[in-house]
Amino acid sequence: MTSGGRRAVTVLSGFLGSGKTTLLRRYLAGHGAGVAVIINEFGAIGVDHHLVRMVEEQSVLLQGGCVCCTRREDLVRTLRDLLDQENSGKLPPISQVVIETSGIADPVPVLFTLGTDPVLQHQFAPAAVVVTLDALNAAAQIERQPEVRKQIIAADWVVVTKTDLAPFEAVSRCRMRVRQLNPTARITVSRLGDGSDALAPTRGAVRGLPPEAPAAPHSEVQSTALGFNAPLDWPAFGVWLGMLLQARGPDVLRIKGLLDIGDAGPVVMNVAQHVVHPPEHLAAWPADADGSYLVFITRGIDPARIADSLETFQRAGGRADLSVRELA
Ligand SMILES: Nc1nc2c(ncn2[C@@H]2O[C@H](COP(=O)(O)OP(=O)(O)OP(=O)(O)O)[C@@H](O)[C@H]2O)c(=O)[nH]1
Repeated sequence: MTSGGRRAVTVLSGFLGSGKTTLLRRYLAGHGAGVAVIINEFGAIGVDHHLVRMVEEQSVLLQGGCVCCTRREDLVRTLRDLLDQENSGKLPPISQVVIETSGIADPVPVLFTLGTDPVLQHQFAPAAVVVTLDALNAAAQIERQPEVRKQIIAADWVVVTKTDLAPFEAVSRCRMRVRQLNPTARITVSRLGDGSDALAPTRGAVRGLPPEAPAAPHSEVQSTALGFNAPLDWPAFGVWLGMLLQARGPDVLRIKGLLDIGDAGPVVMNVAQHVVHPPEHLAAWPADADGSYLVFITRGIDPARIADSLETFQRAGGRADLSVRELA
């Protein structure tokens, strides 16, 4: 469960054969109770677990929407069915749902579905997108498979698998390439399913600033972390975010962070492409949080302009003393 009482949803993605099921099996062996698992039917290897649901991917592209505005009807049905069964006592209480996508699926429609369904958005909260990446094949897959690049960009946590088989240099190259595509993702190296704690619903996505260095100089994608000297004006922030997404939506790949808006606890922000998840208001600051911040992963947008325009909006919204700075 998240602090807001919703069931945490972890999306497990990764190319065909990259080790999703191996990681999931290892996780369930240690954390099985209360974890429901949804797996795409096609090609999935069974996981021995009483809360597993197999689904056939059924996507509906919403009118006028781009690919990430696709509603996964299969997930809506399956998640609502899980809730019904839990409520009627046919299933034990569910604390977490892990959705293992098919190897070529884009994780963003899963997040879109969770954030836009009127029932699901109150019952489930996205915790993290975890992506497995096969160290042996990563270079070629990243080069040739757009799905793999999309998965890495959407990831909060990349688990580099098969490191027992791949030479050390291949693992290093793999980490570097992930860093270029997604400077804020956490990276874990794994062999035979270890590192499965990446699936734990600890809100690893937004708890703190990423532990590793950001943006390599020639990265096509840029990341910037912004810090603030004072609480933000929440309505002004909403207007600014709406305008940013309206103007540059396709180039805003990810926004995540914890915002001080003057309440006792912060607001958790989570935007995947232009899918804005309902902000979660926490009752208190997490013990390991280090102040208010926002991380932006963007393509072709000057980070200084993001900071300037946000500061201008905040000042216009009544926060005359607010300053926005880029964190190192
Ligand atoms: N040596 C080694 N083998 C691994 C590792 N991770 C996964 N494998 C093997 O790789 C193969 C594919 O792993 P799966 O866990 O089924 O991969 P998947 O991503 O679930 O595959 P699909 O569902 O087909 O997309 C299996 O034979 C695993 O045993 C690893 O870290 N080391």
